[in-house]
Amino acid sequence: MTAVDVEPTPRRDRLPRRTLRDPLAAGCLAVLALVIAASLAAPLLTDYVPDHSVMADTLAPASDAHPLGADGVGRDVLSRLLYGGRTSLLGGTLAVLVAFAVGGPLGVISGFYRGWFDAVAGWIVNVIMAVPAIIVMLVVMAAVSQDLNVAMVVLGVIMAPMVFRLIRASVIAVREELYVDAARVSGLGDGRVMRRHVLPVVVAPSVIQATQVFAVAIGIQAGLAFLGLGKASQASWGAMLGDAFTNIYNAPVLLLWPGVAMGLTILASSLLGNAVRDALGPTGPRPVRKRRKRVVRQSAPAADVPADRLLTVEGLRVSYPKPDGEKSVVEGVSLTVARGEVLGLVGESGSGKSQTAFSVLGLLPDDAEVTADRLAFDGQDLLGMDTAALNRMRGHGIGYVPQEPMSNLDPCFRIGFQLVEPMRTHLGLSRAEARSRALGLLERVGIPDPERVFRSYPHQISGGMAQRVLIAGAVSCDPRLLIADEPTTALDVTVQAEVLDLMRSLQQEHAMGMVLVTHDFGVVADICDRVAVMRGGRIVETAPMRQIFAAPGHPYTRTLLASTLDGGPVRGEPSARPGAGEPLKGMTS
Ligand SMILES: Nc1ncnc2c1ncn2[C@@H]1O[C@H](COP(=O)(O)OP(=O)(O)OP(=O)(O)O)[C@@H](O)[C@H]1O
Repeated sequence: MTAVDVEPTPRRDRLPRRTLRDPLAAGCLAVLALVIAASLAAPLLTDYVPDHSVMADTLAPASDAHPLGADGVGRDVLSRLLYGGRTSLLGGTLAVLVAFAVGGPLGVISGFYRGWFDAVAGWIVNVIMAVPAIIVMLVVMAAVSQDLNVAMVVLGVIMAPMVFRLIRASVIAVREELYVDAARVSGLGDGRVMRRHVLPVVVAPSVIQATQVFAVAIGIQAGLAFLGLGKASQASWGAMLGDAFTNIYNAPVLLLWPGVAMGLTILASSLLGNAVRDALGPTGPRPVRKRRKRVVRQSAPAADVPADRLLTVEGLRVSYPKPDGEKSVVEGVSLTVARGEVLGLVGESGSGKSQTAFSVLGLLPDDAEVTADRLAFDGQDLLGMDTAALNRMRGHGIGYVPQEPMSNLDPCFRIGFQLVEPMRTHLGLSRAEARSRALGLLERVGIPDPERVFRSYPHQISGGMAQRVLIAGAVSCDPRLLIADEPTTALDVTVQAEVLDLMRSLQQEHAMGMVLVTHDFGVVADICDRVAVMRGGRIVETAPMRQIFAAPGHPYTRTLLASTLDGGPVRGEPSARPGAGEPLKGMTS
């Protein structure tokens, strides 16, 4: 990789600071703060009790005694406005809390785990949404309690499905991101993946949704009170509007105060939600990469294997259920990797290379049906492993270098954080130790200014540099096997050669076994000891690298080789590799 300048790392403003920079948002917050402060300070601002009625003051105009006048039954308007604010704010808050307490956890669990829980939760949510909200609240107020706060709790439950759907969709979208897969590959458990990568993404839409629920709840509560529901002693803006409406011809000004208070509060809350959205930038749904549902796994227990054997795959089959039957994508693949050996998995696009590699990593979509006669890593049966054991093994036992460096780094976190966390989990290092090891690794993979890259966010580094970061991460926990899925495909040609050199030297330094997925025979010549050629989900030929080039046995291998050689010079120089002898027949390098 050529030296690439890294932009200076700007400080990332936190959301509140970014929001406050918007004058509209600051104005909305000021209005809401004023309404809240006035409601809380009601006993200090007025001597009247809001439901105290003096018949002599009926429809009294504004005066020193009644700064905003008195209503149709002689109650002080200012005191009712201030205490009514308490009712509205409390009602809105209750609805938000209940909606998020019910819909939030359900949405997170449904989106993250899917499966039966998602199906059941989705069904319940659909039932709740089918029920007419206003009828339910009228029934509750008539039959259960006249308290408006109880109605707001019920409203919270009724609005929970909206929260559920929003959060579930956000979780599903982020869960399908490659960097979440990368976090799992690095061995992080579900709890950590959720806390570090999923929940931060959910916070932003939740804040926006909360402001909307709050505004809607205040409006609905006022509607109920306007209809005359609620306790007579409970001052509310809706009840004030109802009273003003009956006296609209005698004292129309009575409509003004509750109308202004309600309008300002609802408007400020809604606009604040918009401002938060703007502060966050575009919040459209992220593309969903793949759907996960069900994994069926079977494997015979690991039997005796040669001492230097690292990976054994025998009779691996992967298929996906389809409406018109089953789609088989890997059909009886068998391969082995010895300690320190590099196996190239070569084949045209769609031949099943990645599916084979992902089977070893336990990263196939959940609807994949995986069976194998044997799938063992260093004596351990991979298919029999539970998720926790799989998490421990990934990262520590097996490292993974993906195809697309950028999408495998979480854009929300600095590079350093993403490197340090797996080392702390797997190697039990302190923060300082993990940091110094990460800086050493960044230097080792050829990054010119490790300190700066450590502090950078993924968008501040180049693709080649991101791939080096991922390689550093993949070897950071001393894996015995590295699985690299087309690690150079997304990089430009000059960077490709450097990244391959780096991988080869790291592989030799750490004496790692490696499965290198590629469609490029140039890459094979560069780095592999043996090659397995795949076509249509099967391995058609496995042979030492030199033999594949010198005397390809299968017609498909010959066709692939011919297309590589026709397409341009092969980058590698097999004769320079240890053990290489005479020049290869037909090779142009
Ligand atoms: N979730 C899925 N559901 C159904 N079929 C799938 C799924 N994922 C992959 N496949 C199919 O499996 C086959 C093998 O895909 P795989 O990604 O392993 O190919 P590959 O050899 O790695 O190719 P490439 O180099 O293009 O990634 C392809 O036909 C692909 O369409």
